[in-house]
Amino acid sequence: MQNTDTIFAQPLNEVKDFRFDEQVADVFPDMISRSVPGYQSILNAIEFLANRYAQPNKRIYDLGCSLGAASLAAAHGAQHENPIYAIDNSQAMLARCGRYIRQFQHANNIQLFENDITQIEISDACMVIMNFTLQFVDPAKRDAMIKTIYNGLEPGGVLILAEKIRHEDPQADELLVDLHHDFKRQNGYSELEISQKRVALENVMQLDSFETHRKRMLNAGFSSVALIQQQFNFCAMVAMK
Ligand SMILES: C[S@@+](CC[C@H](N)C(=O)[O-])C[C@H]1O[C@@H](n2cnc3c(N)ncnc32)[C@H](O)[C@@H]1O
Ligand SMILES: O=C(O)C(=O)C[C@]1(C(=O)O)C=C[C@@H](O)C=C1
Repeated sequence: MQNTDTIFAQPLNEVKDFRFDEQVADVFPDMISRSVPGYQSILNAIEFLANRYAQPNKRIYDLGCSLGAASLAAAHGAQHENPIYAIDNSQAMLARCGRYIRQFQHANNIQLFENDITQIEISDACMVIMNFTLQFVDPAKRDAMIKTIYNGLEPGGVLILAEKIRHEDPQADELLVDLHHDFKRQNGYSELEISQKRVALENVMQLDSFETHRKRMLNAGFSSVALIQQQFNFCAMVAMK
């Protein structure tokens, strides 16, 4: 059964910085599906892309795997029983991820690692997935993170990067943010929940624009970047080596 996210439903004396702790991990499927427009269709796209880009005997990495939804999508799409390295630094998430993925076919291909993704080595990869994770990485470490991914990919490999973005034009940004809040309201979040979560995320989730992401990936060496989906201020990109 899926637990409902009520983390920000009551007035808090002090809104602490958002963390992927037990409380968040317990409600995560409900939280992410009610908070991220287009989340399910990005998972579908990951399945299609795995089908297209998984190369025999090459690895798939899922960086910031949470409960393993993107790993499972990749496992379903990939044709070659590719090893999938699912990595997260939240112990609370990984413990639940292990229990959750076991229920599905192809879960045997998925190995879990508790690590800081800015510290890992990447090699022999045909596909790297960052599904709403780079936004939580210190901005000063993002260039190096993308370069590490590029270096670890085989020729013909891809990075799938989904992110909440900011628009460079303030008027356009305001519209995208407002539409996202409409989406949250429609999914049952109150004004209090929306505003307290916004405060909680302020220091821990620093957003880049699409242009910044694109330039960063091209500077790292990727030959081409495609925007495959955007709904309000949430988008998915594919960078090709
Ligand atoms: C929004 S969630 C990702 C959702 C998930 N990819 C999915 O498709 O359902 C972000 C995840 O990134 C993890 N994370 C954030 N920074 C990290 C880091 N430096 N190293 C490893 N994991 C990190 C968090 O613990 C959290 O589980
Ligand atoms: O921007 C928001 O309000 C969000 O809730 C977004 C977001 C995300 O993009 O990862 C933030 C934290 C949770 O992991 C789920 C969704």
